[in-house]
Amino acid sequence: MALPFSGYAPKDQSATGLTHECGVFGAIGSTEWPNNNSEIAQIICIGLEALQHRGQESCGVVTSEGDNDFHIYKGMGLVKNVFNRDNIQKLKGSLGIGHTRYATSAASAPVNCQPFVVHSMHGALAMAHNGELVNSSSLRKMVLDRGVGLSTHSDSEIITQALCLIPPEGEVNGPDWPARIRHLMQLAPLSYSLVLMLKDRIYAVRDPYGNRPLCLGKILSPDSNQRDLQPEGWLVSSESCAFLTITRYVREVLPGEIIEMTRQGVRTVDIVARPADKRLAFCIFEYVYFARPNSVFEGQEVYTVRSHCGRQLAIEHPVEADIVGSVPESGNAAAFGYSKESKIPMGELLTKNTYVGRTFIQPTNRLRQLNVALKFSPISTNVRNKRIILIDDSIVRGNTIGPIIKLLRRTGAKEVHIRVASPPLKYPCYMGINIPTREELIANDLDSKSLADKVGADSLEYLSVEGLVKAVQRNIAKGVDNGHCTACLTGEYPGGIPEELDW
Ligand SMILES: O=P(O)(O)OC[C@H]1O[C@H](OP(=O)(O)OP(=O)(O)O)[C@H](O)[C@@H]1O
Ligand SMILES: NC(=O)CC[C@H](N)C(=O)O
Ligand code: SF4
Ligand SMILES: [Mg+2]
Repeated sequence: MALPFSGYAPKDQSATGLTHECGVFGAIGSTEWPNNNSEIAQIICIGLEALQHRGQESCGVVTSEGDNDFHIYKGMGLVKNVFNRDNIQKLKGSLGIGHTRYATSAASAPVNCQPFVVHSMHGALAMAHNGELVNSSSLRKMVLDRGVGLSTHSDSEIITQALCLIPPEGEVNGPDWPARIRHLMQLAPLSYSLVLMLKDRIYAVRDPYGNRPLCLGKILSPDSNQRDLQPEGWLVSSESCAFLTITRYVREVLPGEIIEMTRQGVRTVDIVARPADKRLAFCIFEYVYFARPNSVFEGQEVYTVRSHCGRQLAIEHPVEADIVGSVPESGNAAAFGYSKESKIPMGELLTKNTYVGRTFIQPTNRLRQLNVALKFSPISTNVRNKRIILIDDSIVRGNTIGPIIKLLRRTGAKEVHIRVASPPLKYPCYMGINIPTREELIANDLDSKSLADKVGADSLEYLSVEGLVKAVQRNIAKGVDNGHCTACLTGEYPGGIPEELDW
């Protein structure tokens, strides 16, 4: 099966984990208009920093003062490196949108930085996208067939161009943006969470499968403690962790929902249905690994779900030991749950050096180990002479766990039992996550027993798919429609088998 637009960058053999998706953020003020200061841009930059874990390759902000002369600033790198007082001050306006990117389609290069801005016959349009279009090749062809030129290989640019198309039912009194968005949603089933900005409004859109997250927030007056006061503005964000102090979580954008945000407030314009035979497919890996632990999806905090995964893991795979610990950071909550359920005390086994990011050293085995040793240091008080249960949220290529076990053994661990708070990853994702090829996924090569032998663990066990789904669904209110994508674990793709979807 050919992957669209893959292979731009050489494979990073020293990589660990799943590479993240993107973060989108939008803000609109409801007080003074036009507002020619840069407070909205500052709120967006703070929001993007809180979403930085979702993408670190590039970022950008586009603002509007209520007209079609958008202010745009984008660049490669982290939010704190791209934005400074000078360039933020130029981003004046009463509304704006922002993006932080991890590339899935098209290279990680300045030309593909988002938000994308196009000038349609009805004014400027800015767009930021989290996700990946499963049928981007046929959509690209459709757009090109209409005589439109594209300037990048990005699937997100196709979205902006498709929005410039007049919908099939035509337009009578100027542009009908909701109809254009509906048309796009019919053309592109998944996956996307979008923020679109016109001169005086923002649209927040989530695909009908609800594959990628998106939620609404509001801006409160900093001087007021009264929560029911009229908000000073509205926000939209990939995750609720981006709402801080003067901003507050309101609710999730529903699967298929189109929300219009104006100076007057927010309203649902439409909810586009998915095909009757298809289930909701919110990405289960948001719970396992991607999202910040304090984010809220489907009415539950991610931390709680992760700790239930740990509890379930203890039920499915108990083992006698002296101490339970985690591979920081995203294994922490599951270790807490495992410890609670097993009644084996929890302790810090490894401390993580926060300043070590991705390293670009040669990926030989020796250097990979050095890399892990630089990232994690064992705490010998908790490790020496102990029978250890070490919890990680996921094993992807298997680059992390082996060198960590060696470190623990060298520090005097008596036994090391690995427990993984998600099932074996076996299939690629085509919905906005860069999962390595099947060959690179260690679970396709080795079962848990062989992997334990290879990495030098006394035992190694994964959470079952049923156990993960149970942990995710246990606190979702009864009667609330929900459904989760588990395609990378089961090979069951929410929109159908890949070939049907033009993959
Ligand atoms: O099997 P591998 O390919 O080595 O990848 C698995 C590891 O990668 C991720 O951690 P990462 O260090 O990326 O981030 P974290 O700090 O959020 O846990 C994940 O939590 C695992 O620990
Ligand atoms: N990770 C993402 O959500 C990426 C969005 C889009 N597909 C891009 O590559 O820019
Ligand atoms: S395939 Fe896996 S990573 Fe991709 S959307 Fe589905 S659950 Fe998420
Ligand atoms: Mg980790």
